Amino acid sequence: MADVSSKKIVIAYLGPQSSYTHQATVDSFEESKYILRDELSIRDVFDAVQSSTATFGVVPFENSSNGSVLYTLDLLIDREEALPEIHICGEAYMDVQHCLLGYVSKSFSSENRDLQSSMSSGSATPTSTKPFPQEPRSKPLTDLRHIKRIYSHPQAFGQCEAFLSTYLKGVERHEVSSTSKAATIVAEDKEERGTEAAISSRLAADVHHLAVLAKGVQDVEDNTTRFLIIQKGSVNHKNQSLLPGKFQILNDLRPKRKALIAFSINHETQGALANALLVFKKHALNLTSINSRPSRIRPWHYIFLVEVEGEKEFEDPDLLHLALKELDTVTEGNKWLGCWVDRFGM
Ligand SMILES: O=C(O)C(=O)Cc1ccccc1
Repeated sequence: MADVSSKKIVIAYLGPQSSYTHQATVDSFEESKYILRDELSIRDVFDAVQSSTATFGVVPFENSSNGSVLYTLDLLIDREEALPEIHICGEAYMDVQHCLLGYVSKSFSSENRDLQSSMSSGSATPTSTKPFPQEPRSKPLTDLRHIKRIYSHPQAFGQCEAFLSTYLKGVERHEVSSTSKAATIVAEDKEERGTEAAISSRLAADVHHLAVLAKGVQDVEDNTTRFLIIQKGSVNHKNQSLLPGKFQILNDLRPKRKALIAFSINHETQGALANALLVFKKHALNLTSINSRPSRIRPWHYIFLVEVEGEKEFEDPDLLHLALKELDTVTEGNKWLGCWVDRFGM
């Protein structure tokens, strides 16, 4: 449990307010006990934690239908060594139902509500690369022909492909730092008023006084995003006691733990990647995902990020230490990025 002094504890999150990350932060940290502070970018959240202007940070990490958030992976890898003390100390899952937000077309009246059916056949156009495109799950609630530009976070665009390619095919897309930033831009851009739209949350529609032009526009019904909580220093750091009880790894009775480790290998050594992965097997650390990012030192050379699950292995620092020592012998370099309580399904 966070104590009374935790009133001063600052949690930095990817904002502005009403982003999905904000909602995950509110679900994780009671607003009466913590100061929740919005940041403009994922980088700003990491910087705030590294510079100790915030004790914890919350960032999007992975989506069940669209995969990893590359910005977050790159910041965790920290090629420039500007964020050396950042460690993951928790995770939170959130169901994400996207909406298309904007303004109802002035020409859309009760007489022409049937327009929607003529706007589109309601099915995505087959192409040679995608002969059987996915059908959109929902229909627009209003005419969308006035929309000339759509704003959102790249992750959200990736999660709404079927709807966008069916009902807003060819409309200019602008990637911005978050879904709530997208809603802010649409709400503020008076010049373009009416012709811009954002993929954002239902909450953002209320906060920014925008109309919901379509609901549930993501490709799959079960669309979950995983967020990471980051701190400065590793798991034994005093900060742990400042986390809400459900994230405290040392107190939590649930057996399952997760960890993330980054490593690089010598690409010229045959079997180098397989040898690195074998270390996890040998130490009973179940590999659950592997991501790779370009090293940016040599083209076609990569840094790998593996996520592992375990139980008793995480309670015995000697066992972990042994595994990491062995990893040293088969990798060019590796970095322990933290371990945390598995909160899937909680
Ligand atoms: O938090 C947000 O609003 C973001 O823009 C990141 C994001 C994007 C899509 C799904 C979940 C989080």
